[in-house]
Amino acid sequence: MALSFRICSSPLICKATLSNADNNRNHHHANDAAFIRRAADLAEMSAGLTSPHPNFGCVIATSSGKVFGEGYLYAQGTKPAEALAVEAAGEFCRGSTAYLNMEPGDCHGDHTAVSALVQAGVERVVVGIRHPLQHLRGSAIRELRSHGIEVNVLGEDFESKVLEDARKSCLLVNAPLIHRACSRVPFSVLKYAMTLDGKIAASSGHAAWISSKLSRTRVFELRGRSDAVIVGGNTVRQDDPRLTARHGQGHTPTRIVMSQSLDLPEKANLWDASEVSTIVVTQRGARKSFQKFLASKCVEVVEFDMLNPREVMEYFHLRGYLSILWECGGTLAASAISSSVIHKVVAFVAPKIIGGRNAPSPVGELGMVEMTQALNLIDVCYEQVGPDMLVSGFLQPIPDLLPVIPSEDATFEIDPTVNPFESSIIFFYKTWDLYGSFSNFSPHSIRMPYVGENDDYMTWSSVEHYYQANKFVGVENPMALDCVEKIRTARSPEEAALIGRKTQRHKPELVRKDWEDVKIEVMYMALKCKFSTYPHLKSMLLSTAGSVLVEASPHDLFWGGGREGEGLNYLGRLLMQLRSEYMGESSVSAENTSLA
Ligand SMILES: NC(=O)C1=CN([C@@H]2O[C@H](COP(=O)(O)OP(=O)(O)OC[C@H]3O[C@@H](n4cnc5c(N)ncnc54)[C@H](OP(=O)(O)O)[C@@H]3O)[C@@H](O)[C@H]2O)C=CC1
Ligand SMILES: Nc1c(N[C@@H]2O[C@H](COP(=O)(O)O)[C@@H](O)[C@H]2O)[nH]c(=O)[nH]c1=O
Repeated sequence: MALSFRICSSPLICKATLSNADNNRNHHHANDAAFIRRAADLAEMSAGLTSPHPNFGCVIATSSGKVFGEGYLYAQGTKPAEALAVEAAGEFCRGSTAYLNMEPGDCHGDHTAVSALVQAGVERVVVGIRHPLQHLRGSAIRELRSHGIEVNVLGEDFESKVLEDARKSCLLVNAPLIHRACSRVPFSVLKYAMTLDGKIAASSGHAAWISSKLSRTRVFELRGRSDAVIVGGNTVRQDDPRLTARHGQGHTPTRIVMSQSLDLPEKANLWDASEVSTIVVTQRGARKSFQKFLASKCVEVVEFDMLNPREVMEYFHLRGYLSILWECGGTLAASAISSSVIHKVVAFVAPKIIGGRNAPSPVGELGMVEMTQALNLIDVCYEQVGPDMLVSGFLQPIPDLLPVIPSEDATFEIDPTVNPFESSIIFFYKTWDLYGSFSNFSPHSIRMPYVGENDDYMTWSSVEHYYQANKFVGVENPMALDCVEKIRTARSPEEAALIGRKTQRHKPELVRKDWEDVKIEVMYMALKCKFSTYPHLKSMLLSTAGSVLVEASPHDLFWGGGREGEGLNYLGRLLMQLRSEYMGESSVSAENTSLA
């Protein structure tokens, strides 16, 4: 635009040039937005089937609006959306644009999605949102760009109202995964059916059927998209529900019953676990005899010291559940809303009136006394379903994608009251941070021989001392040996790092030839030694289960996460690897104990 101003002599012509450019840009934005929304719709087609994988859709088109191919990920382990769309478009891919609702999550060395686009000759890729998981975020985009493909990410490379709406549809499709990445509880939807006078059952407790058959089919679909459906003990007593997805497709969610008393009937549809599993969560010590009875029916019972919705949701988050549908009555619904675990509400309103002073309503006591305290839903949608009205909206916004790794300056400015446990990414960097002991500079000495040698164990004041010294080990040069000793006796990890880095930069001939090949292994051995030597560090590492660990170094793009998540975060990765090894060991030893 600036260019057109400079080359124009007449202001009138300038105006015309500008508005043409604007028109052009708006036209492109409209096309981009429409195709991204289409990609999101395609992704939506397999919602529930791909879990815990995200939902991916891909459209291959020209920027002028001609579609050549489409695809979506059908289920975990099947062909990626991008590969399917490329197959459908065939030779028309060359020079085309690929629209993806989300950045591909090429991981574990699988680059099928990116390779398909690169090999097909796609010229431009428009991405709705980056991958929500920090360790995958940005890597496919970088990879595509490294092959000379133009990649535009909505909200980053260009913004407009129409593109923002398209981006929102991408956030919606993968809301459960985004929640998983940003919080410690699964994405929870509270669903209920009520009469026009706000009752979910008659005064007698009779509740079948308030909503129409068409609405109930929608409920089956909702169940099919959820990892679990949850009800309270009283709904089991009153309704004897089945909670299955009976629309003929999709997967069947686990059924969860929350009951403090375990005063539940012996005969109940939910105890038939032959096709769908049921988990009962209860207060520790509740009715042991009934727990035994449930176990005999293959119903799993999980006891909690404090049975409340937040504890229960955190537990299922750790078990890998991404999305939960709450189909309980008002008592548990109120408790769940108060605990801030409900993100979305889906209400079917039937044009019926039942009356009754004691007839239950969808949400029980929230302790609010003034209408100004009412919770306002956001992004509300209204839809007629047969005779009913479906009203849905969010109690909590879908979190925007993960916060970028704070820069060093920003780290100091971060609110000290922020509880890192609220986030599923744990950043560590400075040794005085909450998780500062994960840093290589933490003052935990280790006893290790040089890598590749089994004798001559010696004490290294920190992992950093050991790591830096290993750069020069085995090099037949007295200066290298001298450097190792200088690093080993350095008075602080900072000093050790300074000597190691300086020597590496100024005297590269002193660095062992295989350093690039062995440095990860060196670091891993040192970390393993450190966490095995100090049991409290091991416990701290295990306490982070379920969280992504990121070394928030803004400078080190290999060991750290970088300023904006562009770093490879190898230190965080190694710690997560170590953590999963320890977790494997503890589950094996738990199994052995229970077998014994
Ligand atoms: N129209 C609709 O959409 C629906 C209607 N209904 C109707 O609602 C009525 C039941 O409502 P309601 O009694 O509210 O049933 P709930 O499903 O809310 O069950 C409440 C029970 O949940 C258990 N519970 C466990 N932990 C907690 C906790 N922290 N906070 C609260 N409850 C907890 C307790 O079970 P325990 O007592 O076993 O310890 C409690 O009695 C029935 O008539 C049913 O037909 C129910 C669901 C949907
Ligand atoms: N009454 C009512 C609902 N009630 C919910 O559905 C459960 C019964 O599920 P199932 O046994 O699988 O058919 C019941 O326990 C309660 O959670 N849902 C609705 O969509 N509309 C209705 O009118």
